[in-house]
Amino acid sequence: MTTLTAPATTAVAAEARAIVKTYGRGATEVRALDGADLRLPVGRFTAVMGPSGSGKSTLMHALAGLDTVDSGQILLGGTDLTTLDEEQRTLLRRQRVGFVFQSFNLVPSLTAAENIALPLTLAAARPDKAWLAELVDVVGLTDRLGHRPTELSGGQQQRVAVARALVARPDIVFADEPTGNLDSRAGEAVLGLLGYAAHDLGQTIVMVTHDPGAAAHADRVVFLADGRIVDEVDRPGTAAILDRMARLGAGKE
Ligand SMILES: Nc1ncnc2c1ncn2[C@@H]1O[C@H](COP(=O)(O)OP(=O)(O)OP(=O)(O)O)[C@@H](O)[C@H]1O
Repeated sequence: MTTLTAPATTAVAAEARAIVKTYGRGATEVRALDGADLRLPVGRFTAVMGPSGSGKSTLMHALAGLDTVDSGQILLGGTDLTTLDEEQRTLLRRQRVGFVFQSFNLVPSLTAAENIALPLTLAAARPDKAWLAELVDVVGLTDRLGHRPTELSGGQQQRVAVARALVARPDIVFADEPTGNLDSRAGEAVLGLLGYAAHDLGQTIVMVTHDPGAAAHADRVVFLADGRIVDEVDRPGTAAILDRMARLGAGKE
């Protein structure tokens, strides 16, 4: 059997242990996660792929503390999320998790600069000005800081969202189809930033994607099928990803 876990010496940012999540009851019950195990090492960029309905969103929501599970453990920076109530999970999420969504999810009335700083504003934390300036520079938005989201292209909006996700230096950043609404050039820029965040800033990144080309930017791709991690590959090319997806039956979709 292949080992699906990182070496024991690697620091782990988040971990799912045998998590089970069902929706509905009786005849309509769906087992979205069926004993999923996943370790996310610190400073790595992991992509999660799998056929539609395999449990990718459910797994990400569980790891991020957005949703509860029926059984198993979810560790985020050493804290077991399954022991926390909703309020405690919300607090932990605010302190330790960053999100990037397919639809950008910026606040329309705020400028790019205000959107980037929002996690700090919400936490009443004082911004580290040097860090803010570095982030703005990295995402290439120095001359767009006063613009509102409607005055920015999709690619620029998503770069604001990436900066916002990183600003509070969370334990982990979850990106849900971050390139799904972008053309390939803007998508490449966002993927480059996520890679930079992992490799140069030491940030842990998890990205759900349907796009093998996007997944090929990751250090590791894990494959879900029927609510479990069934395969993984390090630094794969697009062809290797397509091959593994085809083996999972995703090619039939
Ligand atoms: N709120 C819900 N109520 C009932 N069933 C749900 C709910 N959310 C998800 N499911 C079911 O759980 C399973 C896993 O769904 P999930 O959204 O995690 O899959 P996914 O791999 O992210 O799919 P996709 O790639 O299509 O977004 C699916 O069978 C789905 O229909």
